[in-house]
Amino acid sequence: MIIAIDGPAASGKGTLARRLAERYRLKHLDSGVLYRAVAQRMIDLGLDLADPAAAAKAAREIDPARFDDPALRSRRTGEGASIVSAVPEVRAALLDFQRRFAAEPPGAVIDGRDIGTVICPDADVKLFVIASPEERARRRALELTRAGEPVDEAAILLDIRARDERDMNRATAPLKPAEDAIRIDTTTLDADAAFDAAVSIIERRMAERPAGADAALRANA
Ligand SMILES: Nc1ncnc2c1ncn2[C@@H]1O[C@H](COP(=O)(O)OP(=O)(O)O)[C@@H](O)[C@H]1O
Ligand SMILES: Nc1ccn([C@@H]2O[C@H](COP(=O)(O)OP(=O)(O)O)[C@@H](O)[C@H]2O)c(=O)n1
Repeated sequence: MIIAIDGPAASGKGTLARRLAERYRLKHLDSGVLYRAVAQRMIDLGLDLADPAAAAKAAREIDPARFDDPALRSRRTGEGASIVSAVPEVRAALLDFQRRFAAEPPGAVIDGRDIGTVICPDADVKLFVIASPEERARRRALELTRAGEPVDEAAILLDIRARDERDMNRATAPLKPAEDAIRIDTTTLDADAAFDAAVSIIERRMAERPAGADAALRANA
C-alpha cells in the first residue's frame, strides 16, 4: 500500500503523513528532507545554491544519517531546498532513493510535491493537502519560533508565496495535484480533523477496491 501526499509548504502534509503511517503501520518518508539535505550540504560547504552543477554533485553526496539534523528545518535551508529542487539533475539523483523506499514492504506514506505525479504515479491513494498562504505562514512561524528561530510572520508569508511560485512553475516535476488526487483543505481543520478526513478518504478507496486487494492494509489498521 502506498499513500502519496503532496501539497505546498506548511499545509500539514508531514503531520498527516506521520499519523497515517502510524495508523496503517506503513513506513513514512518526508521527501522534502532530501532536498533540504542537499541545500544544507551546500550551505555547510559555502557553495552557491544557484549553481546547478554544484547542487547536482551535492545531491549525489547526501548522507541519510544526517536527515534528523535540526538545521535542516531552518528557514534558510527550506528556501535553499526550493532553489536546488528546480535542478533536474538534483531530482534525478534523488529519484532512486524514493522509489526504493516506496517499494520496500509493507509500503509507505510519502509526502512531498511530486509523489503522486512522478515518484509513485501508481500510488493506491493520492492526497493533495492545501491551506491558505496566511494560515500556512502562521503555522510555519509558530513552528520556527518553537524551534528557537523567532521569525516575523509577514516575512514568512513572503517566503511561502515565493516558494509556491517556484515550486508550481518549475519545468521539472512542478507542484500540482495528480489527476486522481483528492484534495483536503486544512485551512479550517486542525490536525485531528485533517487526519479524520484523510482516513475516511482512504477507507472509501479501500471499500471500492476488489476484495483482497487491501488485505494487508486492513490487517495492519
Ligand atoms: N491541520 C493543522 N492545523 C494546524 N496546524 C497544523 C495542522 N497540520 C500541521 N500543523 C502544524 O503546522 C506546521 C507545518 O506542518 P507540517 O505537517 O510540517 O507541514 P508540511 O509538511 O506540509 O510542510 C507544523 O508545526 C504542524 O504542527
Ligand atoms: N517531493 C519534493 C519535496 C520537496 N521539494 C522541494 O523541497 C522544498 C522543501 O520541502 P519541504 O517539504 O521540506 O518543505 P515544507 O513543505 O516542509 O516547507 C520545497 O519547497 C520544494 O521545492 C520538492 O521539490 N519535491
